[in-house]
Amino acid sequence: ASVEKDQNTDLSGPPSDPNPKLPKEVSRVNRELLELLEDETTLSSRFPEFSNDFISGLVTNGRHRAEELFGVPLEGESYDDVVDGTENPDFSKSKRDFKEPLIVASQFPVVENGSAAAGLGRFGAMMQRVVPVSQQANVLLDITKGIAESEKLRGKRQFFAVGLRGLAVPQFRSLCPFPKERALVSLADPFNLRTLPQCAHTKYRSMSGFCNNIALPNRGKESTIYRRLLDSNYGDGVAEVRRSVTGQALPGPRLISLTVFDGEESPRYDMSALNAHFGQFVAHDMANSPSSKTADRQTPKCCDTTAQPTHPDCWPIDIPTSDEISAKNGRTCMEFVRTLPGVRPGCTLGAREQINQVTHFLDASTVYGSTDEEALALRTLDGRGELKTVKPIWNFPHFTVMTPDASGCADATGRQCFKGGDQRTNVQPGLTMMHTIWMRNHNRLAEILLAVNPHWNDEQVFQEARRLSIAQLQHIVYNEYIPNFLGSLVMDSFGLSLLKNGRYAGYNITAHPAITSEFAVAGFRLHSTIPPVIALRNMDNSKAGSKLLRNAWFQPFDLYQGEYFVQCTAGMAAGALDKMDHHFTDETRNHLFQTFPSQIGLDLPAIDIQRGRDHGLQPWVKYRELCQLRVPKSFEELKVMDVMPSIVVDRMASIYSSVEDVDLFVAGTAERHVAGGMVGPTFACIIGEQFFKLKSGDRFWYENDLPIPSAFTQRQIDEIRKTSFAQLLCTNVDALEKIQTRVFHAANEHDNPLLLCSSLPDLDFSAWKE
Ligand code: HEM
Ligand SMILES: [Ca+2]
Repeated sequence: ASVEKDQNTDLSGPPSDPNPKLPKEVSRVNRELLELLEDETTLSSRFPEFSNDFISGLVTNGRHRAEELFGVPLEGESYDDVVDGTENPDFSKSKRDFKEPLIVASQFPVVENGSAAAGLGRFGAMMQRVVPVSQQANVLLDITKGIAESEKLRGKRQFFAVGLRGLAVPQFRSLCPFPKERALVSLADPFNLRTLPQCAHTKYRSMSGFCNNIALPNRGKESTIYRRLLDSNYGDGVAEVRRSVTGQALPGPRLISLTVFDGEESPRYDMSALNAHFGQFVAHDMANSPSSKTADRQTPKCCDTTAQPTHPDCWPIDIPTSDEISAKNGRTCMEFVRTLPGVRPGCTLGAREQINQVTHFLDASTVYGSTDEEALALRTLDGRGELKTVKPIWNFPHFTVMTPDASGCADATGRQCFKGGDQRTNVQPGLTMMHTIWMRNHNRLAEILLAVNPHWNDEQVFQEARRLSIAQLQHIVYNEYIPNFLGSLVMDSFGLSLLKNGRYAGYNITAHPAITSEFAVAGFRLHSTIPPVIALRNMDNSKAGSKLLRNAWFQPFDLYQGEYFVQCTAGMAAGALDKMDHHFTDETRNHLFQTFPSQIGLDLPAIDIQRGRDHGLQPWVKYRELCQLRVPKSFEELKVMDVMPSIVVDRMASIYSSVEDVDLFVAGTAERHVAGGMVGPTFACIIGEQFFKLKSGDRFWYENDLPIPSAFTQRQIDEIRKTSFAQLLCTNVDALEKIQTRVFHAANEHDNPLLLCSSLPDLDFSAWKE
């Protein structure tokens, strides 16, 4: 398929708007500030129609349950205790034996080892540290449901769950892992030297993201909840699946995937496959939604209809009778488990929210992990400041791979999977390549920085190399990667373009850096762009083989061979990306995480749709409205608007009762692209908003101009600006001889020729001499 003419630039605002912001965002910020200042009210004063007895009954039940879960209330863990530069106490290691009675009491069936569903469970494996957070969340959800299900609320539940938000249950305050937000320093003058909290004096980010924001230190920390662009939409206003505007059930995700999406090929020969592999790596830096598990942290089996009771977070996906592929392979239901619920700051009541168990910031948490423990397990701690590696036998002295993961993932010859900073490191070899390259970049920088500063100790070398590598990652993402997807117009209108010189003065302590559910669960799931194969190339550009993804899930073992490593890098730079549209490769739509000898796997777009409902996303039209895009009233009008191919509209109309029901992921994926970009305007808006917050809300943003030690010197920033991904690949992939300058674009002789690696200059590290 040829590349379609890019059109449709009805994104709001002139490109040169000096202060680009979504209008609703402004009011949202104000509302958040108000919430900060507001005193806690009690349930009965906010909702006078409820009797005190009714409410105290619920609260007593909730407290009873909380006591069962948590034992005696926690002590000495008030907000003030945690702002002196240390991180939040680790609840999972506290003396109490946390148990979820409902889950512990029951024996649930679990998925078979080595099945596709087990692969998905592994992708969303649950860290021990989020267990107590989700238990607390479940108690609060029970109370919220109890109130919302009462007779008095019939008809206005949706409103109610929103109204409850911000209401704390005072009895639970001491249990809350994320206390109510109260600004610790003046928001108007945050960097006043007299009031700076201790953690603002450190030059380096914490591993968890804690205290990146010195006024509200839990913002962007791992294990906190996703932010929302719009309030949640659940069928019961609290946690159940969204319903059609007709009141009926929505069409099932697999039916939608089979009907609206198809398996036609649509490569983009002008863009490289590296966009997908690097993109996945970047996505995993910002989001990891843990899926719910059994008490012993196994993945529950949701398609077992004989099991009683079923796991409360089971949301299996229906297989329609029209599904020939599933029928042929004897599949009648697809496994799906909901994301673990999380708590709002202050553990207030309200509708279900979801946990992100990695740092929200773009901070290479994929390389270093999201807690001190994870980082320590990866470090050499031997004075070199490096990350652990293994050196397979190959004739290039610097050829290393990540340290093996002893968790049991290995091939028949005993070669093990790899241990990176993220639990998804081994999902597919292209991603494992990215992890390895960034691990090597850290070690290369550590070696150089130690040579420049021989007096540095292990901690200093490690932190300096980490800090510089993160800066390079940020630079590559904003300079080379997202502009391809958003186009220069959207880049500018969201204030995403980098400065050519000088420093960024836009740091905003009230900009909430957390990832939005809209971004993690729809807008940045660029799953339609995934090409079907991992292709290999030799240095003379001849093909060296390729592997379908269905044969490569969780099999990174080829990386132990040096030739594979360089061939795969060259292959990703030379191979085509897929177009973002309603065509999905069969590898993800029918064969996700398929294992031998099974002929079928999961359906990624179907899972994406179900995940959107799980997180309570609003339908697509609501985000069109938020983004000030034209909102269709009917499928007919949508067809006339011509913002997506009419065949997609026909297909949607054949299964959805109303255009107002269409899921964000479905229509967002199919929209025609913004000018100069590779995604439609709704996703561009969601992605643009997010990357703006990741920059303006990150105290450690590499271009920042702040009067604290975290800032780079001007000379260092100027050096970081010389980073390109081509150069980074050249310096970290032994035996890579040449590559195109703009690696995310296809090489061509006219304006993106293959260049010798030796012609790409490295940074001048003397700027780091102390
Ligand atoms: C071979 C390539 C890829 C595979 C196999 C893959 C697979 C998956 C799977 C299985 C999930 C979790 C689904 C769920 O349970 O909800 C997921 C989530 C996600 N993917 Fe991908 N993906 C790939 C590439 C990409 C790319 C190219 C991007 C974007 C540039 C991306 C962005 C995301 C995001 C943002 C999430 C959400 C993470 C979370 O909330 O935990 N993925 N992907
Ligand atoms: Ca991160």
